[in-house]
Parts: sequence; structure tokens; C-alpha cells
Amino acid sequence: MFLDRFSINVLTRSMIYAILAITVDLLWGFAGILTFGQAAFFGVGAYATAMLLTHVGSSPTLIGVALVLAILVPVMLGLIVGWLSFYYGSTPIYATVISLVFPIVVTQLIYSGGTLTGSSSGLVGYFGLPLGLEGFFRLSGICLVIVAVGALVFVRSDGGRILTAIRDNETRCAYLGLNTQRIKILLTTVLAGVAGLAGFLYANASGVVAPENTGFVFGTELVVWTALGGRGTVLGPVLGTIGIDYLSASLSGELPFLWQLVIGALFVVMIIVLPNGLAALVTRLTRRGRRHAPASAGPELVAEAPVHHKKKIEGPLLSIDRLEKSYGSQKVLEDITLDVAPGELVSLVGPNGAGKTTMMRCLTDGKETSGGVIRIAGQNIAGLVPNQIVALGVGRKFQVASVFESLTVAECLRMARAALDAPSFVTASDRLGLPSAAIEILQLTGLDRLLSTEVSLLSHGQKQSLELAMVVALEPRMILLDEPTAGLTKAERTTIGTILKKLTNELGFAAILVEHDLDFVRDISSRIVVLHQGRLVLDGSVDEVVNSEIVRTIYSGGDHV
Ligand SMILES: Nc1ncnc2c1ncn2[C@@H]1O[C@H](COP(=O)(O)OP(=O)(O)OP(=O)(O)O)[C@@H](O)[C@H]1O
Repeated sequence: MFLDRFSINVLTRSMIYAILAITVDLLWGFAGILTFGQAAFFGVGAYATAMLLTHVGSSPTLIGVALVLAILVPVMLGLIVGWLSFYYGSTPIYATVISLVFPIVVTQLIYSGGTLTGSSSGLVGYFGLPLGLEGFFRLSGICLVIVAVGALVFVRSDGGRILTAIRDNETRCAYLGLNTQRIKILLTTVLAGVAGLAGFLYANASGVVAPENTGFVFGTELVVWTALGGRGTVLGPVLGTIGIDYLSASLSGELPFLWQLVIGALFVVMIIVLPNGLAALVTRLTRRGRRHAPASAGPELVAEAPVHHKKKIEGPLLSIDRLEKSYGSQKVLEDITLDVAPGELVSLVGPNGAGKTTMMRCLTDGKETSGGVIRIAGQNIAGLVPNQIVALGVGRKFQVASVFESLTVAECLRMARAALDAPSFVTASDRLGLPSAAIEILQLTGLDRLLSTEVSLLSHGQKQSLELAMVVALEPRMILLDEPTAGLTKAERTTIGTILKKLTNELGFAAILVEHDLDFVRDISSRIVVLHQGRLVLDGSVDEVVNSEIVRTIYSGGDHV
């Protein structure tokens, strides 16, 4: 009713770009994957449409085929790019480099495509959807609203919180049994399809496609718009993209020689004044308001019957046979042989550098060992990755509490159940089902009253207890704990000790505890194993070990070997 033709034209384009910026934000803002490659998926969708309509012809059926191709081809490329970026062992910087290389490759293919792709001139003059200027404006607006609402519903759902969990602490996700590689590949693939849909809209609305639509310069612009609008908020990239694209288009007409300088200066001011973007400022203000408001009670805690590991195991739960680990020529673990049965609480003690943490790592990652065999519940774990070992019934608590800082206590606990109890990707549940042992830990430590509190606001001791509750929520058969009492008060230590005794004596969990506090170890262990210089030097009852000459010599700094 009130926009002129110029504004309708520019805003149509801006809204299509905003759809693309939402995909960048889901990847970067929510899942922490910095990507410059969304422009390439967009370009592939746009070129698939334009090439089909130019070379095959235009009809309602062919436009339908173009739509399918514009989504399907980017989806297939997304699967390949996702796999290349997130195979096991790849690093975040590697994924970002792939996202830079991919648009360069696509752009070069378009340049060398001759008449098929129109080379540097692009493709123009094909007949797409028969909608006028206003028709495309409305269609783009409707698509943007659908994508934005879909993204909002997803990121606020229980399943959508997995993206934030991956961004916060991917290692913890893997040790909760989640296959983070697969989740990231799936996300890349689906968002490549959405970018392709935006490409289809663009090719129809603008009537022209050019190599610049696929390049990493455009990919970088999308990242900048997302950052300025507000990373990690769905509203931010929409505001940032529409605002800056519209402003750039207006200024380029009115100030042809100055507009880039004005936009550049605006970028600098925005980054200094609002480093987290415009929408993040709004979120911070609303969150501050919420902090002063009385905290909501959070979801209702419900005791769930165990769904996991009902089968009885014959023989020891953990069996280590001549385990070895070397870093280059340095042997860190040598000839370790040890069995642990259900219900045992075995403490692993030894001076600094004895190899205790390394041994914990070998028990939870089948690619860590250099020799020997480790069996858990009878299965050789050689070559298995952490999430596969978690599925065998192993829960690991790290030395420094490994939780998700931007999630609430309840959301962290829900993450711990995600591998067993698939969460909804549409809704956020108001009940939280946990094994009764995990609920008991929450009640003993008072965390049951803090379910809706953000983890970054918890004390060190509360985070340690939360991590223990998360590990127990996995329904493991065996828990590995690396110095769970480090930095805790006397009262907190006693609580953790009580919990561990209950888990092993009454509930039949096996536990391996790495600990320096010998008084704590003496109070709760059923057996103590002493490591020294990578070798197992003693394995016996609490009395045998505490009164042994070897232990006294090692702890007084002597060398018995
Ligand atoms: N990634 C690595 N590369 C090379 N050497 C390593 C690596 N990780 C550990 N080490 C070495 O392995 C040895 C055992 O280390 P580890 O952390 O397992 O000991 P620890 O008994 O847990 O000690 P602390 O009680 O201090 O935690 C040390 O000599 C350490 O320097």
C-alpha cells in the first residue's frame, strides 16, 4: 500500500537473502559451525532453476521440476560437503576451510560452463513463475515467515537445544552418547535444501542469475549480516539482512561514490557498540528482566523405569588385558591388566603423571590405545568412538565439570537422555523423565529446585553434581570419575561420597574413581589400584593398599622400582 516499486524490488531480494541468513545462523549462531558455503547452495539452487528454464523450456510442470531440482541438488551436495567437513576427527577450522573452498569451486564451474551456465554473464531472459512485482514480494515474504517461524519452533524445541549443546561442548555431547558428526551432517544437508529453495525464489523473482550469487564474497556478506543482526537469534539475521541490504541498495543510488564508505563506517561502529548484534541486545535486556523475576519451577521431574541394559552380564563388566599407551616414544601406560565387577568401587590412585587420566581416556575412546585389549560387557572396544562406548553402558565424569553453560539444568539433563529418549523437534516438554538414581542426586544436592536456572549461574560444586546426575541419567553400568571432589567443600565431598556409595553398594553400578584425596578414597572404595610411572604396582583391598610400604614410598616421593 505504501512502498514504491524500487523498495518492493529491493525488499523482495532482501527477504530472500534473509531466508539464507537464517540458515547461516542455525549453523553458526546455534550450532557453532562458521560457514561461508551457504551462498554456494543458494547459487546451485538458482542455477538449477535458470538452466532448466533456459535450456529445456518453461511450463508449469517444468517450473515444478525446477523447484524439485533446486532443492534436491543442493541437498545432495550438502550431504557430500557435510561428510567432508564433519567426518570423525575433523577440526572446526577444517570445516570452515571446506566452506570457503566449496563456493570457489562452484563459481569456477559456472565460469567454465560456457553457454550452459552463461559463464561470466550468467543467465537471463528465461520465463519463470508468472507473478508480478507484488506477487514475488508476497511470495518471498510468506516463505520468509514460514522459514523464520519453522526455525524458531525448532530452536526452542527439546531437540533443537542439541544445536546449542554441540556449540557449548561437543565433547560432552559425544560422551552423552550423541553422534554429533551425524547431527552436523544432517543439519548441513537440510539447510542446503532451504538455501536451494531461496535460490529458486531468487532466480524467479530477479529473472537473472550470475556467478556472484554463488561466491564466497556473498557467503561472507551473509556471515557479516548475521553477526550484525545478532548471532544465535532467529530475528537477528532477518533484521540484519533486510536492514543492511536495503540500506546498501538505497545508498548506492543516492551516494554512488560514498555508500560503501558509509556502510563500512556503520559496520565498525556496530561492532564496537554492539559486538553481539542488534537482536542480542534485545535478548540481553529481556533476559536481565527475567533474572530479576522469580525463577519458574521448570519441568516436572518424573521417575522413569530403566530402558537400557536389562541383560545380565556373564563375567567381569570391565576387563583390561595388557593395556599399553604411548605418545611417540614415550610409554605412558604399560602392561595394565585389571578386571572390575558390577557393584565395585575401584579407586585409581598414584602421583601426578602416573597415567590415571590417560587410562580413563583409553576406557572411553577405542582409538586411544596403543596395545592390549579392553572389553566392556564382553565387547572389545578397539576402534569404537566415545558415543558407541557410551551405548555399551559407560558414563564418564570429567575432571573439570563438563556441562552446557548456556542451557538450563533441566535442558542439560534432557540432553543426557537424548540418545535413549528421542526428543521432539517441535515442542518443549514440561516433564522430565529421569532414572530415580539421578533424581536422588538432584534432591540431595538441591539441584531439583534449580531446574530452570542457567548452568553458567551455578557454583563449581553444583556443576560437578549436575554432571554426575547427567552421567547417571544415561543409565550406565559403569561410571568413570576423574577427581570428582576437586575444589569442593567438605560438605560437598561428603554428599558426593554418599551418592557414590549408594550407586555402587545398593544399585550395582561399577565405578572407577581417580582421586588424590586418600581419606576420601579410604572411606568409600571397595578396592584400590595404584598406578606409578604407567604401571599397575598394586591392586588390593583398602587396608592392604593403605598400609603398604610401596604406597608410602611412592607418596613420599621415592621410587620403588
Ligand atoms: N597428549 C599427550 N601427549 C603427550 N604426552 C601426554 C599427553 N597426555 C598425557 N601425556 C603424558 O602422559 C603422562 C601421564 O599423564 P596423565 O594426565 O594420564 O597423568 P595423571 O596420572 O592423570 O596425572 P594427574 O594426577 O596430574 O592428572 C604424563 O607424563 C603426561 O605428560
